[in-house]
Amino acid sequence: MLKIYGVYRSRASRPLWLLAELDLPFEHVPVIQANRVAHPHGPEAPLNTASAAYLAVNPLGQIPCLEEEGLILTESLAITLHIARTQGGQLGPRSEPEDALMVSWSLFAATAVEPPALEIQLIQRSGGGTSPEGQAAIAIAAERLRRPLARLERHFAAEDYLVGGRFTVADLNLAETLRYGQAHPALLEPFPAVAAWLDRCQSRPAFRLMMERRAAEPE
Ligand SMILES: N[C@@H](CCC(=O)N[C@@H](CS)C(=O)NCC(=O)O)C(=O)O
Repeated sequence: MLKIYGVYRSRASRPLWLLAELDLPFEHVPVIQANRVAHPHGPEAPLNTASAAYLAVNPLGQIPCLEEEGLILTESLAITLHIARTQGGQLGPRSEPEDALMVSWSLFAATAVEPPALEIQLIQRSGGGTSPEGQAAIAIAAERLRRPLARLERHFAAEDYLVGGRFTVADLNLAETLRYGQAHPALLEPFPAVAAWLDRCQSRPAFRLMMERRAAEPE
């Protein structure tokens, strides 16, 4: 059976959201980030990214990780693309061009969107958003997102979703990277079509279920 390693409060949210969309059976191993554990090597420590048992599965020591019939796959977006291709139904590609577009949008999410969006979330989480330095750093990250968001705004002014006129793994991958940027509510104000698309994605029952399970985990 397909196995996913990683707590909901991590990039494992991406495959876990997709699996909820598809209602697929899987085994969940809630490996937690070592930096969230007081003594990651202590005898009482939960299974974490520095545990020898986890490093034997993923020597990189990061979550998420998928294990399926001898295949070990890391990189959250590669995991979701793999699940979508093999068991994704309408959420996966229906043709080679669709597959190419889903990979392209996922790489766009990982390279153009995730780094500045994550920067915003990290600053806000550390409480830095109220200091002048923090606000300046957020403004720089928001500026780095301006061109990718403008590109998306043009797309969503004409289309409801990224590929094939339907919600797919490409939307899920992009939505979960852009979610970090929502820590700065003004970010999407100049991009109403992007905001409406993100709302469509986040209104889905499977997203809400994933977020409920995430909220149920200790902070
Ligand atoms: N590019 C990777 C990043 C994975 C990653 O950084 N995971 C974090 C949690 S979201 C992690 O494992 N941190 C704990 C650690 O590095 O020990 C992906 O998308 O899967």
